[in-house]
Amino acid sequence: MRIGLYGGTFDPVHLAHLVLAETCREKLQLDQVWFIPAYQPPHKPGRVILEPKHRIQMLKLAVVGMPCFKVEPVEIQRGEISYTVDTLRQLRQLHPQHEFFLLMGADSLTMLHTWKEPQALFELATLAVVNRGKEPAPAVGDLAELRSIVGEVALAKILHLRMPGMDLSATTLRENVAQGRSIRFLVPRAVEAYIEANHCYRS
Ligand SMILES: Nc1ncnc2c1ncn2[C@@H]1O[C@H](COP(=O)(O)OP(=O)(O)OP(=O)(O)O)[C@@H](O)[C@H]1O
Ligand SMILES: O=C(O)c1ccc[n+]([C@@H]2O[C@H](COP(=O)([O-])O)[C@@H](O)[C@H]2O)c1
Repeated sequence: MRIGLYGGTFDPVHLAHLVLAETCREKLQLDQVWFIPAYQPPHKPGRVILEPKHRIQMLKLAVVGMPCFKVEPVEIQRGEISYTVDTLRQLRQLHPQHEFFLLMGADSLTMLHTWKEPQALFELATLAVVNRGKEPAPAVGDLAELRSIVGEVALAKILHLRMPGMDLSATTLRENVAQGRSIRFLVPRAVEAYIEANHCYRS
């Protein structure tokens, strides 16, 4: 099967995450998209992150009715800093029959040179990058450091996809909840209800 691997903190999952996943599913003809919540995202040290059980539960609620969207808790189970290269190696070993696509927003691509073993990421999966907000694809200059590590040939293999630009981040959602503002229509209704019922993100 063709599988999209979509890692994130998902604190909480929001509609732009789902639109990104659906855009990739459709345009790359993926059989499944696996949402992989990070236990400890490498670039957010010291950030207070909601307990994994809540982030997983919200993801599960968000994908109800989409049988091709799954929640893959492999990074939560590892319980260490969630390096994507480790996850790709583990999933490739567990599922050698699948073809993997690593899905991410454009902001992640511009930071990829700072990730663990960027070169190996390109060997383990096909990268698919989607615009974040209305920004065009990252400019050539933005990827200079990545190019110097992985080379031009690897960069040329990146698939660039477009989704409707959504100016939405989990940070804004958490702030809205903390300040008593509405998040209606920014997350699935069931996720909003979960946040309310469990008093998540209250200041
Ligand atoms: N609005 C968006 N449009 C496109 N991609 C997005 C958007 N929000 C998040 N992503 C992508 O989803 C992935 C996971 O993002 P993450 O879970 O960190 O969400 P976030 O909204 O950026 O969170 P936070 O605000 O807490 O940093 C990243 O690859 C990121 O680029
Ligand atoms: O492997 C790395 O070095 C690495 C560095 C930064 C981020 N990531 C992954 O990228 C995904 C999105 O990260 P974030 O911080 O935007 O939620 C998430 O799955 C992280 O584990 C991975």
